Amino acid sequence: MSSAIGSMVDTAFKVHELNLWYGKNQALYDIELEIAKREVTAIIGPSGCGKSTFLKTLNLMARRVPNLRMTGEINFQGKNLLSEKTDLVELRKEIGMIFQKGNPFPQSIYDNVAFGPRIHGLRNKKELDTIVQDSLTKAALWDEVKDRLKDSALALSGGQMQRLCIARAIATNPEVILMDEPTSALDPNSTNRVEDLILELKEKFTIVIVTHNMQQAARISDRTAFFLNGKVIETGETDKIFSNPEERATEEYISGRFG
Ligand SMILES: Nc1ncnc2c1ncn2[C@@H]1O[C@H](COP(=O)(O)OP(=O)(O)OP(=O)(O)O)[C@@H](O)[C@H]1O
Repeated sequence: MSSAIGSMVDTAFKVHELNLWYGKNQALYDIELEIAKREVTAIIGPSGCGKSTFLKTLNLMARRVPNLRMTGEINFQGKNLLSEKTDLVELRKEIGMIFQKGNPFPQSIYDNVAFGPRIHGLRNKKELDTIVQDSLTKAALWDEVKDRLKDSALALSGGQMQRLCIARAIATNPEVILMDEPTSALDPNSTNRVEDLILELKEKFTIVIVTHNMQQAARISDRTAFFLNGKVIETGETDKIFSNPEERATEEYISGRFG
């Protein structure tokens, strides 16, 4: 199987022979994967197959877990993140992350979005105002919150919180946004809004999304990687994976026969 997902133009990540252990338990095996820039890549597979673990390797968040060990290469912006000393603050500026539940800080809407730029030293109020407005606009939230930017972010609805977290992630103008089941806690209406947003965001950002929702993967992703038992079983253009997969396990999973 080729590591390239279909005909790849420009890659954001090249992952090579990535293995990962939690203590003695191996969770990822010889992962070979290229992730295209400015596209949406969906990571699918049954519960426990290593999707979230893989996603968390891409921004080295996995390193926080005690007794975790990784070998191999994750090449990003010309560096192997696993072998070179990586400045995590800088890396997080380039790679934003969205989780299952919107998790805003207990601060105002404004301060949530301004958080990243401030960490990177921006103090100019006018510039911060512009970034906050721009990020909230790109996250399709500005109109709903523009009159209450000083209110607590915790007063927002679940769907609004998730869009706020997206605004917070894009405020540092990252290259990549990682999303771990970003709509699984949302109602259908909020899910649609976030999906529409993802399709808009891919014009500017590389998006990698873990999803259990196969219809979602089919609707919004350009490419899909199917994981099973810690291995990449098949990768390819989403249309092909969903209409004519090469591997039997992929076909069985997407047709709902397990998982
Ligand atoms: N912090 C951890 N410590 C030890 N083992 C872990 C840890 N996190 C995950 N694992 C194990 O690694 C394997 C992969 O888990 P992971 O959460 O990556 O799977 P997943 O495909 O994202 O699952 P789900 O769809 O249920 O979220 C599982 O066997 C899990 O028990």
